[in-house]
Amino acid sequence: MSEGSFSAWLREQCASEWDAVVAHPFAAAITTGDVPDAAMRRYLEQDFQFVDSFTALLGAAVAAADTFEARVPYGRFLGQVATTEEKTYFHRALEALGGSTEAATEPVTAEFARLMDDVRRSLDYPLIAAVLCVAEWCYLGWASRLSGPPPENWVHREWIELHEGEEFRAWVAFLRGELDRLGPALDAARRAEVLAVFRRAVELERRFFDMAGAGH
Ligand SMILES: Cc1ncc(CN)c(N)n1
Repeated sequence: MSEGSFSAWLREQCASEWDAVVAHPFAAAITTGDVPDAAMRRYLEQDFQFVDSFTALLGAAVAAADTFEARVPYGRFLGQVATTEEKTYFHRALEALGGSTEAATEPVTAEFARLMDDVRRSLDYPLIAAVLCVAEWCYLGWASRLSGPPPENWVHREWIELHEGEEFRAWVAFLRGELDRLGPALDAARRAEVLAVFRRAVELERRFFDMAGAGH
C-alpha cells in the first residue's frame, strides 16, 4: 500500500474486475428500465438468498467491530434496511414478477453465501468490513451511473433508490472509513488477507451479474 486510503488501494488492486461490475450490461439495463421481467425475477430470486447471508454478516459486524461507534451504524443498517426496506421490496417485487422466495440456488449465489458465511464465522472484523464494503460500494457504483430520469417501472426504480441517495452514500462512506481506519494498523500479511477477500467478493459480484444477464 502506498499513498491514499486503504479502501482506495483495495479497489485499485481489482480495478478491471471492479469496472466490469459497475459498468455491467445487466446493471446498466436496470438503470434504463430495460431488464425483461423474467430476467429481473431470476436476479431478485437469487438476490433474496444473497440478502440472507448478507444480513447475518451485518450481525457479525455488530459483534466483531472493535468500537462502540462502529457497532451503531451496523446495527442501524441491519434494523432499517435489511429487515424493512429491502425485505418488503423483495416480497413486493417477487410477487409482482411471479417469482419465489425459495427458488433453486444458482452456483454463484451459493459461492457468495459461502464466502459471507466463512467470513462471518471467523468474526475477523477487517475481513467482515471488506466483504460488506464491496457489496455496498460497487452497488452504489452502478446505481449512481443513472444518467437520465429514473425508470418508470417501480421494480427497477426502487432497486436503484435502495442503492443510491444521501443515506446510502453515507453508509458506503462509513464502510470505506472503517477499512481506512483499520488498514494502517495491519501488517503486509494481514493486508494481503483482506485484499484476497475483497478481490473474491468483487469477482463474485461480477459473476452474479453474469448469471443474472445470461439469457437476457
Ligand atoms: C449480489 C449483491 N451484492 C450487493 C448487494 C447490495 N446490497 C446486493 N443486494 N446483491
